[in-house]
Amino acid sequence: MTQLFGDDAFERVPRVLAPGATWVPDWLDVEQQAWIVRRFAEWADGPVPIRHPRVGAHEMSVRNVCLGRHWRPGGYSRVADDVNGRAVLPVPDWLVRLGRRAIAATGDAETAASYTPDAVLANYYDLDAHMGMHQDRDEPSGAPVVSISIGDSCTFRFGNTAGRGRPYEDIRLASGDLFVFGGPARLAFHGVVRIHPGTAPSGIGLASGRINLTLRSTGLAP
Ligand SMILES: O=C(O)CCC(=O)C(=O)O
Ligand SMILES: [Fe+2]
Repeated sequence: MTQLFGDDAFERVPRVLAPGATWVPDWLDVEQQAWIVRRFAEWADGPVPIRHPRVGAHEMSVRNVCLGRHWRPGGYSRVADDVNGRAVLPVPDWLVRLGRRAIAATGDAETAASYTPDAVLANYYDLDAHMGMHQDRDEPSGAPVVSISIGDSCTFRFGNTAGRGRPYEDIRLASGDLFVFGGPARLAFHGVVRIHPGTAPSGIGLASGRINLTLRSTGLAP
């Protein structure tokens, strides 16, 4: 519930949480969010359908579908040999442009100009899903990761580069928010603690749950 003088009114302004880690609330408008919801539904259909990635015998609670390169915990592959052996859809030009605009929004015009994500991980969290503290370290390049949130808000935990524990900060990532981790924050541990039901804005076409896109410029050979 939004209150006139609630904490949200003061917290939802662009902020650098740590050098290299920038949060830009309300970066995308409702129309742009609705566009992403519709595209996500297409991606989820395949050629490599959305699935719960597995870590050994453990199935992650989040559902994931990829663009550009297929990802599974531990690395990328050209084809989804853990699903159906097919290649994923390419990264569309509009997402490359969005990635550049995202980096530019953090004030780094030089990195923005050449930023070319070659992998996008598109995640769907139902109300019970979460993601444990981890580093995004399957990409040899040091290029920033661009994260876009759509739908129900979540408690996002942003930690440090040394380990899963404290110090960390919990922030509320809401629909349309941008988060970028690059530079000294590129290997910071982070995770999604919980999803907050019923918090998505109306008009985006997502009744329940949360979509998160992470754009990555992997530095892997084409
Ligand atoms: O859902 C999020 O906000 C973070 C997702 C994430 O950390 C990942 O896909 O590696
Ligand atoms: Fe991550």
